[in-house]
Amino acid sequence: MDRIVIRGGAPLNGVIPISGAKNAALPLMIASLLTSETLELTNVPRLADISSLLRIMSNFGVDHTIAGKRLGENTESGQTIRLNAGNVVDTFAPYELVSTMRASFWVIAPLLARFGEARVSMPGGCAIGTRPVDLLIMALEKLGADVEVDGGYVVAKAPNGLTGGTIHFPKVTVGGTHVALMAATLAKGTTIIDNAACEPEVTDLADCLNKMGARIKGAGTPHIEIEGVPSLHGASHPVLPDRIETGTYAMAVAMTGGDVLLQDTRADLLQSALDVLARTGTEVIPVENGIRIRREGGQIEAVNITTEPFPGFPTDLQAQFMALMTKAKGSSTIRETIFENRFMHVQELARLGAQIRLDGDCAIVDGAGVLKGAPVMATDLRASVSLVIAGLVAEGETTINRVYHLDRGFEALEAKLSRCGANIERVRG
Ligand SMILES: CC(=O)N[C@H]1[C@@H](OP(=O)(O)OP(=O)(O)OC[C@H]2O[C@@H](n3ccc(=O)[nH]c3=O)[C@H](O)[C@@H]2O)O[C@H](CO)[C@@H](O)[C@@H]1O
Ligand SMILES: C=C(OP(=O)(O)O)C(=O)O
Repeated sequence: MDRIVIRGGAPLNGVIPISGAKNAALPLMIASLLTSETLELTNVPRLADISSLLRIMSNFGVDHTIAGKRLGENTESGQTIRLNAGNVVDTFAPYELVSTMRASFWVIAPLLARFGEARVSMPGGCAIGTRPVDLLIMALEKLGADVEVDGGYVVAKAPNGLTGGTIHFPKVTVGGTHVALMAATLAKGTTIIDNAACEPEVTDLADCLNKMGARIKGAGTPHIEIEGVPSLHGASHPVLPDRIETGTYAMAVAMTGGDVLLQDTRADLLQSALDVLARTGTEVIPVENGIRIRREGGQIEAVNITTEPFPGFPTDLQAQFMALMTKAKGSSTIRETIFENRFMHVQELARLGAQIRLDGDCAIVDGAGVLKGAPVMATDLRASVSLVIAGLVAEGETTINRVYHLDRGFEALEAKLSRCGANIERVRG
């Protein structure tokens, strides 16, 4: 199995192009199931999760073409994927295909809305908590679906089509909001989603659905209204920049010191995380078409954070921020409120010498310690990249095993970092 080897100590200087967002591209690709016409998506990142979803879509009979150059061949990094669900032959999504990631479960919504039935395995994804799908099922039931869970599969039926209704989410759920949006676009009448997720990826999905002929108002706020339409048509849509990849490289630069332009991204997608970064003593300078991150000398200041739904500090940047805090002056408290088991990186950071204590939903990080390279391995995507950030400053060699997690969510990670001066390589095997 491949591994990433890092020799720590080099500052980062240069330009890092930010890819399209994995967590936007996945629901957008799934939305292609809502129409028999072609949906063209540009700026799609090259990631294992994208390939896994394409396999699931092909299994339904969705045709696709991929075009675009690889990072390094020219300045364009994104690929263009055209999906056509004009000849869907199956509405069954098997365990082997769905269990590798969370988002694949969301196919249940467009399949049900357009074909009146779907049988989809319970999802997989990062091992960061129990991650039930009860609220997604509730949303479909509110739109008139008959849903049963049988042998690890969710079987949903609406032979006469879905009907608009009011969906109140008792807690904010990104996946639940994606599912409710997609299902409601083809439901008869009006649907209200209350306490909807406000994440930029939800807004991106709603924007694309509106281009396809949907009638959605209020996306990006907790109150969304959808007027159902009988059918949707083809469209072309660019995937928004990856705010988690942006924040990850921003934290890497804060950690190593240096001066890096994060290109093709937007500060408003992660303002709360950038505000926190500024409080650590890192310069955050929004520029045209990107964000410049600079820290030349000086201490990293300790800052306390709490993860929250958007626009709060994202849970998907919690592990990376913890890595940064292992080198801060003083102690910082990191509270995780979204997932009950998202501290799996703590014991691996400890192998590198980090001093972190767990207390319920808080991790207390004592900074300013010396990190020393070691073999490490993580069980989820963002935890894996937190080990990369720590490895960039650890003395000696850090080897990160199980890199398939990184390949799920970070396009050309080694290329992007090594071009800015990091001593990082992938060892195949
Ligand atoms: C592919 C993708 O976009 N994944 C993101 C998505 O995951 P995902 O959509 O799975 O996360 P949710 O927002 O749904 O989960 C938020 C919380 O709600 C709970 N919950 C959710 C659904 C449900 O039916 N019942 C329930 O109790 C979850 O266990 C969790 O505690 O949003 C998360 C929160 O920003 C991110 O960390 C993930 O990277
Ligand atoms: C948790 C993540 O992904 P998934 O929801 O697919 O597990 C993530 O992108 O950080």
